[in-house]
Amino acid sequence: MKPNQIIKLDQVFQAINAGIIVINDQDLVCYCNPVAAHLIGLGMQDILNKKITEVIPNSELFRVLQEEESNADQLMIGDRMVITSRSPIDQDGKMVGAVAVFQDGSELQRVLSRLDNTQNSLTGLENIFEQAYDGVMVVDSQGIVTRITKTYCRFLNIAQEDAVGRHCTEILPTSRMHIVAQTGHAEIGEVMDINGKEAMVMRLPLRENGKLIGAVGKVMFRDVQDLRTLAEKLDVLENKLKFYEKELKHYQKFRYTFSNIIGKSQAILQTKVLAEKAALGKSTVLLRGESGTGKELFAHAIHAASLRHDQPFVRVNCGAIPAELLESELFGYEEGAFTGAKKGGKPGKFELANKGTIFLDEIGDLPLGMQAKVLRILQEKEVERVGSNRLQHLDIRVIAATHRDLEKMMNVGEFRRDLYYRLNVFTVTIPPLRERERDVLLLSEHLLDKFQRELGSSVKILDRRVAELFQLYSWPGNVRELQNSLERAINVAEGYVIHLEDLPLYLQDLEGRRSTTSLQTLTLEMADAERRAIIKALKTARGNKTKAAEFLGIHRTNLYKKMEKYGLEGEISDGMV
Ligand SMILES: Nc1ncnc2c1ncn2[C@@H]1O[C@H](COP(=O)(O)OP(=O)(O)OP(=O)(O)O)[C@@H](O)[C@H]1O
Repeated sequence: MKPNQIIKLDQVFQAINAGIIVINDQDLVCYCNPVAAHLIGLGMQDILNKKITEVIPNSELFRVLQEEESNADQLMIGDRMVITSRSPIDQDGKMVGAVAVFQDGSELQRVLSRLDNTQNSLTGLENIFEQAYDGVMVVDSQGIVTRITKTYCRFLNIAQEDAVGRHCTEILPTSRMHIVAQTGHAEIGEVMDINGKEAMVMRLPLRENGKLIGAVGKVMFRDVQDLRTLAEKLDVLENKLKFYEKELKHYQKFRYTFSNIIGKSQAILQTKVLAEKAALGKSTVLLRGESGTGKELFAHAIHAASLRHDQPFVRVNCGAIPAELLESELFGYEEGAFTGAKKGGKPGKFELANKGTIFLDEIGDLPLGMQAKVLRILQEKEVERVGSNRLQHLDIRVIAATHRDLEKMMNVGEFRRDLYYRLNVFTVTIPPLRERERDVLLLSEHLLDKFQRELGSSVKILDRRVAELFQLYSWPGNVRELQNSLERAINVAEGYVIHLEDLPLYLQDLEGRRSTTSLQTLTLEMADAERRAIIKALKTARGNKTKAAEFLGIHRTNLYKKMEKYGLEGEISDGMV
């Protein structure tokens, strides 16, 4: 070899993108190009004239020299994988050295590992495809089956190897997979006949880079009956849900309207007119009146006649909830707010009443601490659940009620002045029953009817003495007391009529005392006589009041007054008189 020729060859070796290393017959490196030095990771001075095993400890190059045979291999140099090809150098039949050409294999290694991953995913997908509980079939754009699950094959009664490669209609005449593969229009939830059974299927077109390449079909329900059963179950659940929703609405809805408030006395009629006015406005309403006068009834009726009537009506009995629970009942709480807090938290009554009406019954029983919190909500119109820092805006109307003397409570510091003024905007005071004398019999009649419907009682009317006693009694417990007395009486009464003996003992005693008090007896006897005379006159005059007044020798307006007093208006033929 001429020197200038060596230089040229060396230039080639320098330029080549592969490592080249040459050893002589002493195993010493006599040539190494820059790529090889870079892959080995040493400088030229540490490579040239060094034993090859010092440079690359696991080199096999000297073996090629000994065995005089070429080979190719993968080799680790440091942490790098290289692919090497080794050959002995023969000069005139004598081995003078060996050359190794090697290339960085890490890129190749990365490609191989990606291939490996792809292979694994493919195997995984194939397994999933095979394990699919329902039948799945894939066709190409011509409708030729390329894949089909074993389950589907069993369902179609065909061997998997017989199915693949055939046109879908050959294995299932009703198949439309080839059509979907052509049109590209998915068909979902179609019922098809598969071997005499109705199954529900879906067929989806397959696209690659926007081009249709086939279709995949899946049996959703092998038997439409399965679907029907499922639909029936869903139906039952939906009905249940509707029922509970209705119940909830009913619970949150008003139960009474103004027409449920019985009474024709001036006092109650005026109160109703005032309450109807309150209903049409937006202001807070404060219902006052003795216990049992019908405050709750009025609260329902006001909500029912208001613009919010189709929104919730939520009642809170401020006196019945233990103080320690009041806060979470009124404002709700977040999950984990305290030990025992329900999962998911719980909305408070204010939140439940949003957009509707909240009825704060027995507001006078609200503890002082809570009064401040309730006041804040009424002022800010925002509520924050216990354990939360999120404020919720509220749009609520407030109706409050109490039988207590709030002014007196305020003066002794039991009721907050600011809350009092916030509530006392539109006050409706419900008169006690003793001021509605003529309503007692009307209410009794109404309540007896109600009991007859609810309890199936046969009792219908009051004995004359009972009716008299009812009209004269002061009813400190108001309508509730009347209601309770009648309920007790119908349980005791044996026939159609309620007698004195059927009344609670305290009322019987009262009647006993009344009969022995001569002055009272005289008044009552006179009233009784007057009442009877009026009834007789009205009957004789066949209801004509002018004539009846003439018979009695009194003025017509006087007759009206007396009829109102004895509750005879419109009830002259009623069993009660
Ligand atoms: N005018 C009325 N017509 C028909 N029923 C009435 C009337 N007033 C009261 N009632 C009945 O009397 C009972 C007591 O009424 P309600 O509970 O509304 O009274 P309240 O004033 O809210 O009592 P409390 O202050 O003790 O809570 C209820 O069963 C109610 O339906």
